[in-house]
Amino acid sequence: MVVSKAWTLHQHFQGFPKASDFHLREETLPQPRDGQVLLEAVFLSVDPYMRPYSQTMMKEGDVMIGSQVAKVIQSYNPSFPVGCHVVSDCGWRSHWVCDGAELTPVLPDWPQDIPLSLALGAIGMPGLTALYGLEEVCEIKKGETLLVNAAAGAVGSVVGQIAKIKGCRVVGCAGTDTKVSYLKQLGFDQVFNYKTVTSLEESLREAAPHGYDCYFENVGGKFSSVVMPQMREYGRIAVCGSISMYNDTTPQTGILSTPQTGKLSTPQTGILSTPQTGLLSTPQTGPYVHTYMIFKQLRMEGFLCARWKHKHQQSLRRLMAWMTEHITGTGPTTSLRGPHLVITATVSGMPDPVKTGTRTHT
Ligand SMILES: NC(=O)C1=CN([C@@H]2O[C@H](COP(=O)(O)OP(=O)(O)OC[C@H]3O[C@@H](n4cnc5c(N)ncnc54)[C@H](OP(=O)(O)O)[C@@H]3O)[C@@H](O)[C@H]2O)C=CC1
Ligand SMILES: CCCCC/C=C\CC(=O)/C=C/C=C/C=C/[C@@H](O)CCCC(=O)O
Repeated sequence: MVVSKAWTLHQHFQGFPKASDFHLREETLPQPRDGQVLLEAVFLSVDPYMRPYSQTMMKEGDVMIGSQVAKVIQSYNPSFPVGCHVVSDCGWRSHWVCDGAELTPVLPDWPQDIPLSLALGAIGMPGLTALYGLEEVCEIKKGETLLVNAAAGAVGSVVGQIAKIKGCRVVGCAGTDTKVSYLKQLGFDQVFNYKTVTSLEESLREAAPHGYDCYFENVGGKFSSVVMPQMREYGRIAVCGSISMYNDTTPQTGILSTPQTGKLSTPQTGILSTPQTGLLSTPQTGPYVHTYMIFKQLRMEGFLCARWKHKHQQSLRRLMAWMTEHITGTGPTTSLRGPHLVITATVSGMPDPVKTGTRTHT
């Protein structure tokens, strides 16, 4: 009999998650039956989607959602022999009993010198998200200029590197100088700290005076409003995430009516006016993107990585090939590197990265 440790959502998050929102409990697992396996967590991931998804998919007391790399330590399923590694969506738990239907084996022949934790990062869901956003949504082409925000994150760092591999010019924004240096090491062409620049608008313009063909959107909110005027004609925007909004307790956009007034609430500054055209020159409630979408003939598309599930295996192999080329030095100078990780020692430490805002695998 195995006793598993599991982190539950003690109470729904209000604003930024805090330690008291989580509760660590023990659960006694059943003996695995025919067709089942017993898993032991090796790496757990903390991802931004947990914040909004917990609100809609979870009730208080549920085990925190999430993926993990796990090792099979007992097996009654020949497809998953003892000692093999799998990716499981069983949440923040140390052990779990399940059947193979819910498991994805890590790529066969995973090289020894590539950390298995990357199956939750550059060679996992975040890497796939980067690849699909660039290829399927942006349809990015050689020679184009790409902007990506949250650029040092699990998704953003892979976005920039794949775009470099494809021969694009890459501009990235990040929130610390250390991240800025890291992104320069990865081969990004222009990087700046969006928290310390005097003007985001000017920094974006200096980084790409002719504008952006593609915008990989991870942040949302005001950032996005500032980028729109700098998109080039026929530009494409892949709306991957809006992390700046996930902890909001009141909406950032002013498009919600209040029951009291029935009118639009919290007016915003008019961000669509231009001195040249006078178009929409009065302050707006917004942001409104329509004018830019129409006159620049932009395409903006939200997406979820799972849409291309049928391509996951071949896409993971492509990501691994880029990664291996980097390790062996046989690939292009900008072949893929994994993002840096913060390591914690035990399952008991899981909420720490949520509190500190760092991404952690354990
Ligand atoms: N559509 C899909 O299928 C998927 C979407 N996503 C989305 O992709 C985005 C990136 O995810 P991922 O790379 O895993 O995240 P990470 O946890 O690796 O990185 C997140 C980074 O976002 C930045 N950030 C956090 N809060 C804010 C804020 N208020 N304003 C601006 N930047 C902020 C921080 O970097 P900094 O210090 O630079 O500000 C932070 O380190 C998220 O929006 C996520 O929801 C992820 C996976 C799948
Ligand atoms: C203002 C609210 C916006 C809500 C958008 C929320 C999140 C976007 C996002 O980050 C989505 C991520 C989805 C990740 C899903 C992961 C798991 O289901 C595993 C998927 C497995 C796979 O497809 O490979």
